[in-house]
Amino acid sequence: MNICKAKNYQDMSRKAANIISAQVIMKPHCVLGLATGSSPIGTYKQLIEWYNKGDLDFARVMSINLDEYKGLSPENPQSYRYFMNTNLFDHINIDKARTFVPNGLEPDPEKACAEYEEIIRKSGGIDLQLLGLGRNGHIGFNEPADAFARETHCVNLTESTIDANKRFFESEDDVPRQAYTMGIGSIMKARKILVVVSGEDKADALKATICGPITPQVPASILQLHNDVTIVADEAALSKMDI
Ligand SMILES: O=P(O)(O)OC[C@H]1O[C@](O)(CO)[C@@H](O)[C@@H]1O
Repeated sequence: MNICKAKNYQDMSRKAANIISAQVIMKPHCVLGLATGSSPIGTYKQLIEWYNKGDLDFARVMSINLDEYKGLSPENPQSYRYFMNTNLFDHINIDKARTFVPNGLEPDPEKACAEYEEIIRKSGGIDLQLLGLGRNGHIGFNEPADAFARETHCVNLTESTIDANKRFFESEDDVPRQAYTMGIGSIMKARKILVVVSGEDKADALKATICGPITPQVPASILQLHNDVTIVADEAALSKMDI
């Protein structure tokens, strides 16, 4: 694992955006695996800034997002499709028809997940997967569990994740209890993985991810087995480690 120490959230975001830019410049028709949550917002802002300066062209890029709340429509401001449109896609020249997020409105989990795996398979594989890290070590919505889930599946969100994400909803009761997420197997197939981590509340999860045993109780710990992972973390997130 390549650990890159950033001073703060802004520095982390710029470093991560540099890595994504390099990917897009080197392979203009690349497949980007994208993430939601507060961790990547600064990275997306930076990419938009460089796009506006004429440094980046997303016309041939395809994107595949990690996850979506089950039951939320693309127009729902809390949906991850809405998040991606407003935080990135609406501001760059990506072809929206080539941006994919699991279909939160598909009530049949088997159908929703099989369709999404087919999209990943047909894409030819994700070149660079961007990830945030949950406070409990989750990646995508792969929550701590007894076994690693391989493919896209439907999950019941844990109390910790519902608590962490309630800030985006009017009340905790409005947070959906289920989501569709790419599995650990789908994530691990990406050619390169980039993880952005900021803040002291992630320090324990980050330490367990990097130094702990590989266990489905800390889903991100599986990344130790991937051969091309870069973690860009700020000083606060690295505060429990000697790095
Ligand atoms: O970046 P945040 O908001 O701390 O969330 C961490 C992770 O949890 C999620 O919100 C759930 O998948 C991801 O989107 C994110 O990468």
